[in-house]
Amino acid sequence: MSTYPEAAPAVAVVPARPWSGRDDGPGAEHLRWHHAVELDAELTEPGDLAFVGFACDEGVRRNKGRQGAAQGPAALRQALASMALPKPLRAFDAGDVSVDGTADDALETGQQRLGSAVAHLVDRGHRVVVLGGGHEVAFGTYSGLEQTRAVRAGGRLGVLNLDAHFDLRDDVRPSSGTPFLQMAQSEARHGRDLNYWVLGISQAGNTQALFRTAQSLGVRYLPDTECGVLDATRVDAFVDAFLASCELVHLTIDLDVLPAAVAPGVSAPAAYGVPMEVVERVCARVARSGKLVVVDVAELNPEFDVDGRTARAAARLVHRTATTWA
Ligand SMILES: N=CN[C@@H](CCC(=O)O)C(=O)O
Ligand SMILES: [Mn+2]
Ligand SMILES: [Mn+2]
Repeated sequence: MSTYPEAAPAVAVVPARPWSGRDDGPGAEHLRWHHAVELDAELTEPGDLAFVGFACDEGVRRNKGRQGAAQGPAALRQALASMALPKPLRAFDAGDVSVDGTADDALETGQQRLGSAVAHLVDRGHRVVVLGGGHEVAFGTYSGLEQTRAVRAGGRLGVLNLDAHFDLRDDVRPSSGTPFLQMAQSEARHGRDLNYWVLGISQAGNTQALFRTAQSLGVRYLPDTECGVLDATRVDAFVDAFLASCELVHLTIDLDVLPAAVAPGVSAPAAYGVPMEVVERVCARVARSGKLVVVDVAELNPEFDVDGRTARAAARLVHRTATTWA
């Protein structure tokens, strides 16, 4: 028997805990999310939603941001649990991939582990919702999508990022600032271009070097100044052009796309931001398209939240996407 204590694993899969929340009684008329979530996959079927969390701070730490996003999945579940459902649905909670950032390659291992979970859930027929974690979650999600039957069969993938930032940093180590460059590099290895669109780009939040990288990769984007409530026609046209460009959609929501008043609990709060009604409208339009395969929500940091505001905004976007998902 070893006399040494076992090293804590760098990446652990933490089983989901039962969801709980306000209960007004039995029946469809009183339904809330916590009634709809199962912890046993066998009680759910293809077509049902599936949640998987990515409890990870390491990407934000490497990107010199404010840490705390590892608590995001728990805060998002809690905010969603008591939201009322307009009609019955069922969801499976697969638990969290939890990353211990003190190990050297924990982030990379965690992204791979998340990818395996996403691929398994998508191939089982679930509509998958990934709860981040810093925006490095998006590369984990994408790594899973790459392995799915639909993508391997040649389905054209499109990535729509709702974000103030391009996250195309050319850093030595992967972080929350690099996921879309990593995707582009992965696509290039397969002889393909990444089909990457961003809505909500802040000029002040991205250097000219990042704009140049975006241009060289053919990234399509709408600046935050063109995503106001009076810009619905322009925003809809952008989203429709994106949807026409692909068959399978990875929607990724960085909560710092929202104004700081709505989403203070992120690493880099937005002074300007895209209004909640515009972001929600985009989520619903994408969800209705019939092309959405997976959505991830990134950067929720409960440590910097104000009265659960950011968690509620994130939950509302998940709620709207999930209840509109065709
Ligand atoms: N995921 C975050 N990405 C941003 C953060 C910017 C900031 O911290 O100000 C980025 O790297 O550009
Ligand atoms: Mn961002
Ligand atoms: Mn981001």
